[in-house]
Formats: sequence, structure tokens, C-alpha cells
Amino acid sequence: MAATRATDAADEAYDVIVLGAGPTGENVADRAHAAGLSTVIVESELVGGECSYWACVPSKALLRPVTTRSEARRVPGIKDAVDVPLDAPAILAHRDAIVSHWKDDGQVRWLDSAGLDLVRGQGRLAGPRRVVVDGERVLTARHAVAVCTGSRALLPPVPGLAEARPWTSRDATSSQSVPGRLVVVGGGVVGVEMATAWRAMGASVTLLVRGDGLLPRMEPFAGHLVAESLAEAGVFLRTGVEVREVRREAPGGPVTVLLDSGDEIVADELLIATGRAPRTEDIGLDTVGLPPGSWLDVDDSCRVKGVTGGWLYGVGDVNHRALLTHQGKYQARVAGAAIAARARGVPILESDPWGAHAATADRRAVPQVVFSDPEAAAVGLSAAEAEKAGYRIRVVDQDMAATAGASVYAEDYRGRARMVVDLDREVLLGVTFVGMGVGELLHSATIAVAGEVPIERLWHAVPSFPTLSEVWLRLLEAYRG
Ligand SMILES: Cc1cc2nc3c(=O)[nH]c(=O)nc-3n(C[C@H](O)[C@H](O)[C@H](O)COP(=O)(O)OP(=O)(O)OC[C@H]3O[C@@H](n4cnc5c(N)ncnc54)[C@H](O)[C@@H]3O)c2cc1C
Ligand SMILES: NC(=O)c1ccc[n+]([C@@H]2O[C@H](COP(=O)([O-])OP(=O)(O)OC[C@H]3O[C@@H](n4cnc5c(N)ncnc54)[C@H](O)[C@@H]3O)[C@@H](O)[C@H]2O)c1
Repeated sequence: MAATRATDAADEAYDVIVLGAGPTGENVADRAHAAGLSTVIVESELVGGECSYWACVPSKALLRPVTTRSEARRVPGIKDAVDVPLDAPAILAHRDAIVSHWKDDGQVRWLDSAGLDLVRGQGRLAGPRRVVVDGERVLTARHAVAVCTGSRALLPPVPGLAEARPWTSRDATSSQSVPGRLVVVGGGVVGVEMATAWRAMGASVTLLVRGDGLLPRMEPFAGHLVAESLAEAGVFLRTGVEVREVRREAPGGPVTVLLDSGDEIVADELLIATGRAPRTEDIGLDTVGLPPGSWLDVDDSCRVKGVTGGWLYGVGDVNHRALLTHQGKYQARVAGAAIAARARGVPILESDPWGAHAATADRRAVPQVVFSDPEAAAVGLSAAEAEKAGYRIRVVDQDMAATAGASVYAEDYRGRARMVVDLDREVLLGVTFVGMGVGELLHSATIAVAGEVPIERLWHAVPSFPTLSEVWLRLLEAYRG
């Protein structure tokens, strides 16, 4: 199909309009364009989105020195040399460089090279297949509009919180200085990663958690091991606490956090890491019959449910299926293929599980690495999730340290691995690793879970000696007896 592009000044027509140039939007646009559809992408801030400038990339730049030093501290021959404070100014300067000083020229060049049109400004739906940018420029879509506007930090309704101007994930990943005292609220991924980074750079950190542990979406041992290590690093961890009120008397002055226990904590900065909200409150959802401010409810091809004509897609964070860059990009590949197939009039899409037009992995095999110290990495279902879903399971646990690979990797290596086996099919439903370096181990588990590789065949996937991957052999030996 030939790409068609009409550029009437008043009303510009494309095959596909993509709203939001984060990692998801970029990939939807790229897939649609590669399939021969003329495509425009609308961006109100920076091309590259949250991930490139205020999320994945800067946070990992802050964390890399932390885990590197931690590993080296357990390796004879170098450990004494690295037993020094981290050079915070150098880390922050590197972070600034890796986010291109919050300039998107490089990503814009990529859009150009990929043949994609970029319109800068705030896009809003204005009825079916129409998008108005900054209230002026009208774009129309012959085939599809893909909303990829992502998410923002959610502030809980705590009295005084908004007025106290707390840090959100944006401030925590872009701050130019290390706060003396930092209170972090929330024991999820952002809370854990940012407590790890800022503590290692010298801040006094208090981590306030409502529940009884960290990383509640993972196997409980992941949160336990990470909590133990944060405590050893000097983080004050308080579980089972609720923030009742926040006060900051003067801008830039200290902030007081009042807990429901009656305790008060005074700090220089307060980071709120209590989850995300969709960026859909001002994108014209009401003009197509959807409630503004809602997560977009989509089918497995990422097409928004309940929209007449089926032209609207919601891809990435905005659909709340799995708030991760790699899953957003995966959904983008699926949605891009589905948009192209529907534009070609393909009568039946490959929408069965694991088909080309179904983002099945969102439900069965989402991998995630928490870049804490030690790392926590998981894919698929936890034991509790598998039981809740009605599977007949067996859980196999192993000490990551019980391998030659771990003893070579670091002295006193600490970690644990778990696989959750579906007893009826003898395939893996989920795998979790905690320990140094396990982030790079996770993809082996993702292949096993997504591929539904039978245990009897996994037995023939031989891990190299001496690597951390040997834990696979220990897990399989324990299962087979
Ligand atoms: C601190 C932090 C660390 C993270 N670390 C990781 C990690 O290590 N690995 C990982 O996989 N995930 C990580 N995530 C999650 C990851 O950042 C998101 O899943 C990812 O950014 C989602 O991509 P997206 O394209 O859907 O949305 P976004 O990246 O949010 O991009 C949306 C884009 O849409 C634009 N936009 C919004 N509204 C409009 C509009 N009306 N008109 C035009 N443009 C608009 C925005 O400006 C933005 O550029 C992290 C998140 C946080 C907060
Ligand atoms: N390495 C990574 O993959 C990575 C890193 C950072 C963020 N992310 C993604 O970004 C998303 C957002 O992360 P997040 O940590 O903000 O959210 P989250 O959902 O992971 O954790 C939020 C935590 O805050 C708690 N909470 C909610 N309301 C609260 C309140 N009023 N008071 C105290 N605690 C409260 C929740 O119980 C939960 O434990 C996640 O879904 C994650 O997938 C990924």
C-alpha cells in the first residue's frame, strides 16, 4: 500500500496519528510507517518521553555506580580500592549527559530518518479520527489514532501534600543536588530504586511503607532481601505506616511528615512514589464518548473498547496493562501490525494467544528488573498469583549462593531463586531471582515462560559453568528429584 499524505494547511490528513512520542508512540509510528501508512506523531514535551528523560534512563544512570561498587566490594583484589564514597557530582553529571541534558535533538533526528512527521504541541481528540494540536492545527486520520500519552506520578490526597511541593519521580531522577535528608513514601519500584540511589550518594533516607514489605508485586522474598540490604546501607525503613499530613512552612525550607502513629519526621525533601495516573484528563476523550482522566480499556490488539468504528488505540502506560517501557514497545509492535492489517482490510487478524496481533505476553510473561542492590528480577506469575488464578502449582526455591558461579561472582553472594511450575502442563508460570547480576539472567526465564518450554526440554538447556545461570540446574534438579 502506498503511503498517502495530504498537507492542506487547514486540515492535514494522514493514515495514522500517534499522540505522544514516548518509547511506545515512537514504536507505533515506526511500525505503521514501515507498513506503508503515512504517519504523524504529536508531542507536547520531549521526543523520547518519560522513559528517556525522567524515568528508566536517568534512574539507571544513578543506580549503576551503586551496584557496581557493591559488587566490587565483594571481590578480593579490588574491594579495598572501591571502599570509598561515591562521587555524587560525577554521577549527576553522567546522568545529565545520558539524558542529553533534557534535549531531544537526537531522537528527533531518528524520527526524521525513519520518515515520520513530528508536530510539536498538545494534542486533543476532537471527535472521531480528528486531533487538534494546541487548539489550532487540525490533523485527520484515515485509519487510526493511537493514544500513547503515558502516565504521571499520582499524589495521594494527603492534607498539605500538594502545597509542600514534594518530589515526584521527575524530581528524583533529575535533581541537581543530593538532599541532606530525604523521606520516600511508597515501597514499590520507584520508592526502592530511588531510596537506593540517593542513600548511596549520601542522603539520609527514611522509607515509609504502608504495607508490611517492599516490592509487593513480587514474591515476598524479593522485598525481604532488598529491605535487609537497604537497612544495611543505612536506610531507615518503616513499614505499616500511613502519612496523615505534610507541612512545609516556607518554600525551600524543611518539610514535616506527620504519621498516623503521631510521629513526625523532618526532612529536606519528600519523594512521593505511590503509583501512577494516566495522562488522559485533557486529551478530548469526552469528544469520543470516553471518560476523561481514565486508563484506556483496550483489547489484546490495544484497540480501545466501545469506540464506534474501532479506529482508536491506547498503547503503553495509558492502557494500564503493564507500566514498563519494554511492554509498551511490545504493545506498539502488536498494535502497529494490527493497525496495518486492518488498514489493508485483512478479514481475520491473528488474535489468538501469542498471535501477531495479540499482546499475550502482557498477561502471561511480563519481565521486570528492579535495579536495586541486590537486583530483583521476575517474569510471569508469582506463586500467589498462580494460585489465585486457579493453577495447580509446585513452587521450587533455591539459594542463589549454592552455585560455583555465585562463589566466583562475589564473596558472600546472597540471593534466591524461585520457579512456579504448572503441574498439569509441566511448564513454568513464573520465575523470580534476587541477587547481584540477576537482571541479565532474567531473559532466560522470559524465554522459558513465554515459550512454555516443557520442563523435560529445559533439562537439556545446559547452563555454562561457572555462571549464575547454574541456578537453573539447581532448580530443575530440585523439581525432578
Ligand atoms: C522513575 C521511573 C523509573 C522507571 N524505570 C523503568 C525501567 O527501568 N524499565 C522500564 O521498563 N520501565 C521503567 N519505568 C516505566 C517507564 O518509564 C514507562 O513504562 C514508559 O515511559 C511508558 O512509555 P509510554 O511511551 O507509554 O509513555 P511516556 O514515556 O510517558 O511518554 C508519553 C509521551 O506522551 C506525551 N504526551 C502526553 N500527553 C500528550 C498530548 N496531549 N499531546 C502530545 N503529547 C503528549 C508526553 O509528553 C510523553 O512524551 C520507570 C518509570 C519511572 C517513573
Ligand atoms: N525498574 C523498573 O522496571 C521500574 C522502575 C521504576 C518504575 N517502574 C514502573 O513505574 C510504575 C510506577 O512505580 P511506583 O513505584 O510509583 O508504583 P508501584 O505501584 O510500583 O508502587 C507504589 C507503592 O505505593 C504504595 N502506596 C500507594 N498509595 C499509597 C499511599 N497513599 N501511602 C503510602 N503508600 C502508598 C503502594 O502500596 C505501592 O507499594 C510501576 O508500575 C513500575 O512498573 C518500573
